[in-house]
Amino acid sequence: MTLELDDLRVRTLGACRYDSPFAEMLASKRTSPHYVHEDDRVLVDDTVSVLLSRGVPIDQVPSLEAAGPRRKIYFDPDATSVGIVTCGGLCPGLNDVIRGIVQELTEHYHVAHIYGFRNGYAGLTRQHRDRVVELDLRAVADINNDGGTILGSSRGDQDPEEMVDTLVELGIDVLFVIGGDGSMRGAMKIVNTIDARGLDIAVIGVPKTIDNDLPFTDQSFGFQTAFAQATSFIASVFIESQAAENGVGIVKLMGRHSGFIACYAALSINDADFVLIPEVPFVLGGPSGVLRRVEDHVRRHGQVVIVVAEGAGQELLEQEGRTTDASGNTKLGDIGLFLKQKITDHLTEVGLPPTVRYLDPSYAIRSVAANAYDSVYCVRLAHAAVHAGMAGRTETVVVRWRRRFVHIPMSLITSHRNQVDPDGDLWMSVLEATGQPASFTD
Ligand SMILES: Nc1ncnc2c1ncn2[C@@H]1O[C@H](COP(=O)(O)OP(=O)(O)O)[C@@H](O)[C@H]1O
Ligand SMILES: O=P(O)(O)OC[C@H]1O[C@](O)(COP(=O)(O)O)[C@@H](O)[C@@H]1O
Ligand SMILES: [Mg+2]
Repeated sequence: MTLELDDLRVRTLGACRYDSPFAEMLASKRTSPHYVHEDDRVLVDDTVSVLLSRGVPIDQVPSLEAAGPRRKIYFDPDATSVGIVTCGGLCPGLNDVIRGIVQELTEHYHVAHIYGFRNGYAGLTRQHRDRVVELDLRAVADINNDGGTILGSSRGDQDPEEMVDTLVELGIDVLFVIGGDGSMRGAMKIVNTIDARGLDIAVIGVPKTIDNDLPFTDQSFGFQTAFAQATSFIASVFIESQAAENGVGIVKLMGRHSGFIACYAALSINDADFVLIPEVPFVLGGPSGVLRRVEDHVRRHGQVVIVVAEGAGQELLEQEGRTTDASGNTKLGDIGLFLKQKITDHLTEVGLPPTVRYLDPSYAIRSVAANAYDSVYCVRLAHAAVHAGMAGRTETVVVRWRRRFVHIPMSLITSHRNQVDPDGDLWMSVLEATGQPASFTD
């Protein structure tokens, strides 16, 4: 991707005039291997070859603004009101992010009001304005022990004019949007409306997706929890497949366009013989197709386990009548059930009538509470988001990139999708662990 330094600069509402509650603590800090000073920048690239290919001096290579507290801030905390909304599909850690934002704003910045909008962007519409809840320390005390989001979520388009009317009515200065690519597209429309009206409202995004398909972020929060949940389903079908004659275990995992959950879950338990993901097309028939490979495996080992991402092999399914959800996301065909049928038919035909165990854990992997690792990640993202908002950054998303917390312009997070690279290290590890061929072609 062609990236200029200017594409990576985030917007600021104006000069920071107020003292930050962190000013004293920051006074003694210097850039170190473990701390990036607020004036320093984090490199986008981390290989010599890519850096050299940029062909520009070191101070002009693509770099990102470091996240974290500033010595001076834009908003006067005493007079600042804040809104929080969670949108799109659930993801472990949503409550941790809400809690972290509320705690940081309350305990350190002492802002005037924190409002929570109910059920995603719908909660910002005129119709649902009365559902707004005020959030304080007590309201978020132990919400991190639960999955989901205390604010609720939703899909579906809302009118940005109406949503900005709500922000104005409540006197919101900073809106935190915790959501995925769709939410960030919605947030940019809110920003455009704010700009068109000449308002002084910051919009900060915290990227959310269990699919791990958002770019410029090492790994999205909740992803680790989600794939760890998925492993127990793979273990179940493995045990079932071992106990049956011609046992076939199939687990379908979420991953609309990216097979990260399938890859990580399969790698972590190492019981899968085949991993099928959207990024690596496959054919069913022919000597090198999936059916023949599965048959060979069953002949040799008496059983087989297949992990398939929901977005895999969509080109094999009937495309007609494809519909979209309320947010405009394409509804996928069921590759899991399709494979189950095709494998059953094929093995029966070749004289290996199978016992098939098919699991689609679906919501069971994303509705759980975050594990300890993700909780830490969430609270640190929440802190970074609060610092960015109070410093007047807007149209900005906080991410962790190459282990550093940084700011990126919102448009970049929707610029493309993070996908498993069929030529990359991760897919190589999957091929090594499963022993499956690099491709299933005719
Ligand atoms: N292009 C868009 N413009 C404005 N709002 C959008 C857009 N795409 C999605 N949204 C809104 O953002 C919210 C979340 O989007 P969705 O795609 O469901 O989840 P996610 O944010 O997890 O990708 C929904 O209310 C949806 O209508
Ligand atoms: O049934 P729902 O709620 O629409 O969600 C299904 C989709 O949500 C996801 O978990 C993530 O999607 P989002 O990141 O867009 O919320 C996908 O893997 C899955 O296809
Ligand atoms: Mg999405």
